[in-house]
Amino acid sequence: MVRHQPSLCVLHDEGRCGSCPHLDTPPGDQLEAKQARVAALLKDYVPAGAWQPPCPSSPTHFRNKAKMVVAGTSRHPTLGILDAVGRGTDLRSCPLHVPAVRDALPVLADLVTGTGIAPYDVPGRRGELKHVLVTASPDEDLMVRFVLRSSRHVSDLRDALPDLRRRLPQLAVASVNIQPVHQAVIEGPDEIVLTEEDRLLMRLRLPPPGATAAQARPSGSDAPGGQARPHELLLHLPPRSFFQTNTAVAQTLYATARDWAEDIGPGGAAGQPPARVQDLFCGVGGFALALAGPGRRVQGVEVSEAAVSGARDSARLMRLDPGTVRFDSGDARALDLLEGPAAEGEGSHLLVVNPPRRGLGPDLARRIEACGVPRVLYSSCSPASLAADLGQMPSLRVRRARLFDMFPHTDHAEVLVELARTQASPGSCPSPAQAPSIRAQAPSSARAARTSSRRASTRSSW
Ligand SMILES: C[S@@+](CC[C@H](N)C(=O)[O-])C[C@H]1O[C@@H](n2cnc3c(N)ncnc32)[C@H](O)[C@@H]1O
Repeated sequence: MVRHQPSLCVLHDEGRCGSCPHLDTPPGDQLEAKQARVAALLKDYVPAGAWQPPCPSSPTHFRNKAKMVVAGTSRHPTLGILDAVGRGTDLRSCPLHVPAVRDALPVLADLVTGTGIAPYDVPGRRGELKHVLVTASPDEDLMVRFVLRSSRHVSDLRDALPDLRRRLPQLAVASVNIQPVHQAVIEGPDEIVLTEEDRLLMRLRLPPPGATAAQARPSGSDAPGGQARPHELLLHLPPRSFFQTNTAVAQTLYATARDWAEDIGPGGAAGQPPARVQDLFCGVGGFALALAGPGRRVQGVEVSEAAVSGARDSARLMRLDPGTVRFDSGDARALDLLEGPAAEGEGSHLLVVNPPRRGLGPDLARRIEACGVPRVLYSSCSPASLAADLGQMPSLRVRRARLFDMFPHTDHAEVLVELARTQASPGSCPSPAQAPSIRAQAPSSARAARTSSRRASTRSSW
């Protein structure tokens, strides 16, 4: 193989880690190839002229999160991945982690040795410590989570906390997750927080409005348009909540969504801003909070109650009006999006969706097609799912699209598209008086039992 750049990772060179299949390709070539692949996959839905310049990532030190399998012995632990026969490969030197994560990993390996907690041996089904999960905020504060097979060693970790804090002064949140089951799922439902803080503050600095359109680099303090103050998003991240892994690219993603929502182009001209935003699969509220604005009604819907509670705290911290910004826990797939024509003077309605990898699925996509919403921002981490979903929404056409290189050195891509309705939807929508903005589905559905407890919190005439 012809190498185009100095080696970034010895584990890759030695074939011991296959996480970065394109590491040997120069970043610019990788991005060009990814853009071409994604454009080809979406060619039936995204006109060539709709693509905006892709948002690149730094090639190294961009991952804010390490999900390390703990293996080996407590005296000589490995933090990383397992090989084909279940032995640990240590990834402490992985060049993708942000410095705060990279620097914490050796300290956490020492803690394993100091406490003597036996790493879980997958082939032998013995031992206790399964994973160490580390997240770093942009301010370099840390959340560290230990995934244990049982609660047997919780007190040992609690006792080790003062020393850990001494060695990692940036430690904000430490917790234990109990995963008793022998399966590939990383975490279980029970979380025991060991620190007073139970959420990590992710302070995102978005480039000012209009700056994303011309931006060729992910956002940061060097964002163009220096006269405007960067727009800060204060996101509270509890354990067991999703967060985009590449903070710098996520900042540009949220800022681009904000600018497209406002219809801000490179010249800064504003079009019709939405009076109302609904963010489905909202997580801790990145899109919803980036799109909040004076007088605009914003609603986030998310299945994880922990994430919803983080989003609500964020809205408070950002001093957003609880009368106009709200977060509800519920199953977005089990909701009817029965949105009638905008009420007199209400202005337009914007739907934001950012589903997990499997996408919206035909059922939710068809309901979005039928509900009459005039504009949708769809952020997808799976262009193949996005293509399938777009096929179910023929009345909604792609106006703008952009690739965000959230996962460099891999084939994975984040894509944001703006969809605008080009014709009346085939289904008729009840008027707002007949239907709440998000209404529970008819109870005859098979999901009724599964979702009934969640409905109370999402049923709303708000
Ligand atoms: C790709 S993440 C996006 C999170 C958020 N938009 C962000 O930018 O961080 C998908 C989110 O969907 C949530 N989720 C998964 N299934 C869901 C469902 N059926 N209803 C509502 N939320 C769901 C997950 O918990 C996760 O937070």
